[in-house]
Amino acid sequence: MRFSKMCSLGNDFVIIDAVTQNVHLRSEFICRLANRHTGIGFDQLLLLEPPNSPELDFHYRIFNADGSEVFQCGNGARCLGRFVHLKGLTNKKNIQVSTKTVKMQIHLEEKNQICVNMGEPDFFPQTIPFRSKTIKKIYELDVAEQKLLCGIVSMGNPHCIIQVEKLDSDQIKLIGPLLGCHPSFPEGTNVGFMQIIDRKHIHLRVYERGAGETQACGSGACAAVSIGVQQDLLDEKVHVEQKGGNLDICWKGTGHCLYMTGPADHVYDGVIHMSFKP
Ligand SMILES: N[C@@H](CCC[C@H](N)C(=O)O)C(=O)O
Repeated sequence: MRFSKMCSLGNDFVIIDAVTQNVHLRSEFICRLANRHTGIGFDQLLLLEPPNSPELDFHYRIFNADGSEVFQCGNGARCLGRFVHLKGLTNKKNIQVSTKTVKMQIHLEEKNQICVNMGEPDFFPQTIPFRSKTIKKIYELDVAEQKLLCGIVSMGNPHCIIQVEKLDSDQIKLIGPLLGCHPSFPEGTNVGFMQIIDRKHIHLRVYERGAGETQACGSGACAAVSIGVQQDLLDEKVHVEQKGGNLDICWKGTGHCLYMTGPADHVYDGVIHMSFKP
């Protein structure tokens, strides 16, 4: 089975083409492949599939390093856009893709930049999913004997955003996993720690569901900016700095789609032998 290793701002992926290959992957197998010592190593595995409706070019499935299947991956969408071109699966510069929960338009720009229309952020508790009877801009959650103020949003996957004075590794290591499996989130959540530098510039670290802290998270950057705009802390165009590099996010507010722009890189191609038992 052929695969490509790709990365976007240090968030790394294995992409497998299930359009031209016959592929069946079990969750335990994905988890083993994700092992950085005895497998290939990646934060997410993306499975490219044929479109399930005529207006789309491709469908894709997303698996976290722990083998769990999820339904949004922003950095992955940009890598997917680069991948389908590299492999000659399309020559379109505007590519329409879907996951189980979202449709996205991927636009290949100049100089390795890729812009993705991520759709509109969704703050409704039921769609996130988040256990709350009312919709609020700020929720208070009890974690590690602290009351944390959080913004909560779905970008097709759940995100909980905490605004912090400074990014503190100890706090991220403690709060990330606890909030990630807080009982208010029946499907778990990604946890973003956002330091606002000014209205156009934030620093962000994300403790991802199913993968731990990553070098960068695309949907996390979109989520943080949408929460910042919703709370009138940020302007509509925001530069997001993460450990692995930078993204530009643009969201004009309710009724508008959110756009994410950044790079996507091909690292190498390989073959997984089906006898592989790590
Ligand atoms: N790194 C991704 C998000 C991947 C999925 C996430 N861990 C989840 O479980 O929802 C991105 O760039 O968006």
